[in-house]
Amino acid sequence: MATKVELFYDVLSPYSWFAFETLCRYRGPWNLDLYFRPFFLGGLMNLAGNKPPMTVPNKAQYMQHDLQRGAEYFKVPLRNISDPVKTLFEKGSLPAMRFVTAVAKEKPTFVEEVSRQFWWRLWHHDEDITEAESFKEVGERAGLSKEDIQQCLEMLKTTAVKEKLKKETEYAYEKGAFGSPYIIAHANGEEHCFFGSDRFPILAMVLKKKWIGPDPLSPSELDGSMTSKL
Ligand SMILES: N[C@@H](CCC(=O)N[C@@H](CS)C(=O)NCC(=O)O)C(=O)O
Repeated sequence: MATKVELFYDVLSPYSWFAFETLCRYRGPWNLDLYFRPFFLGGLMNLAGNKPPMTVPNKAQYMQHDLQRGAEYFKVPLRNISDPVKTLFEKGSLPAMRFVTAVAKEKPTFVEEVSRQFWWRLWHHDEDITEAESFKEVGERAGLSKEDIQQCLEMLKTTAVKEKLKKETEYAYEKGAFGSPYIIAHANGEEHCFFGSDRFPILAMVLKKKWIGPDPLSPSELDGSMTSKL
């Protein structure tokens, strides 16, 4: 039987990109029933009384290096952005996450690729993710039709979409989330919650699966599990 795993994420979060791609790669090998649950990290931070790591100078400096190491390790094409203050704090991700939420309502099979394209746009190309034109490009790259993109653009201003994103964020908070990514794995009749992209060996232990590094189809000798079966 497939294992239900829920991934709560915001595309503003670079660590969430690592977790997202890793879970997508393990979907087959671990027989995961993977649920994408887009939420709004800014709202979650407020609910949880947390603050973004980038606001702590030493953490911000650490992250600059850690994200580059993470990109190499996870084989995710993430690059540091040129103006983090403007991009992460002034512009933020609310409209983008509303767009993802609209896609989740209207064209749920496209949520995965739309989310990925937002990460590519922000965390590889260092491009805007707040304007309607940006959403159009993301939608096109993800394979949505022009009509669907237009519908999602109209929907992102509706109360239904705003409320849905708010509810998802509140739900994540109620489940103990305080940052992104947040993973809930359903196994042995329990919910197992994880924060971060660095918990996969422990998730594997809980699921009684084999962790062979971030890319199970092409494991590295350095992951130490070359001879093991999944
Ligand atoms: N150690 C985690 C860090 C993840 C992380 O820092 N996520 C940020 C968003 S990019 C966050 O929500 N942080 C909240 C916190 O650190 O309390 C990992 O490697 O994935």
